[in-house]
Amino acid sequence: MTRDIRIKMCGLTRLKDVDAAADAGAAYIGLNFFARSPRYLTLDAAREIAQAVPEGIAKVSLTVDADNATLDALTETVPLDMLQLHGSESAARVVEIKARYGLPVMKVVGIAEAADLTRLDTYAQVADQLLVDAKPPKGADRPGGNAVSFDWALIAGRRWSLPWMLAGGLTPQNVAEAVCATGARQVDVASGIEQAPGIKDADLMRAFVQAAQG
Ligand SMILES: O=C(O)c1ccccc1N[C@@H]1O[C@H](COP(=O)(O)O)[C@@H](O)[C@H]1O
Repeated sequence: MTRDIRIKMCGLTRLKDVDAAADAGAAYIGLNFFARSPRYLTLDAAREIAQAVPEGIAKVSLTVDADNATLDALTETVPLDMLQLHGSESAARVVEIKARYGLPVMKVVGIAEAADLTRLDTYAQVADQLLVDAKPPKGADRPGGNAVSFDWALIAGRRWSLPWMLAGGLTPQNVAEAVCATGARQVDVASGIEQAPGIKDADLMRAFVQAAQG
């Protein structure tokens, strides 16, 4: 029996990645606007990729503590279905962004230890989805996309009143175990489906979906 797991493939940088993600069965694709990422896209490149995404696959922007001017330009240029906030945006900022852009917001919380879990409850009050990711390692120059996992036992059996995704170091090799350990119904992956930073691999994308869905 297969598992009904929805998959977000994050950090697509080429038009052919869209076809590969759609063929593999992605439910969401992520467009990365964090300048220090190897997956960073200019607005024009992001618009071209977003316009190629088939109906039914949600297009998600990834930003880190973006100001209104940045988000204004982004939402005016790129057709989007959801905003992923991957920085230290406050709960009040989440509320403000939801109201200003009228798009669902997915707030990311980085987890390294049990004490980090309380932030999930805070954001569950205001966000439309939660993304439970690993905290970046010390010295990392980006807050995500570091191919690092956290201890999945920390959230085993935890449920929130809104949809949530598991992220952080997921690969075709470990995603089935991650899903079983956490009960996640949605997962997000960037590095684990790449042949090089920022370069997705169609075979890995297919293998990831097959492993996640069982
Ligand atoms: O992918 C990036 O480069 C990135 C940069 C800044 C913030 C977040 C980023 N990616 C997100 O991080 C998670 C985990 O990535 P990985 O699978 O461990 O590589 C991923 O869900 C992206 O949404």
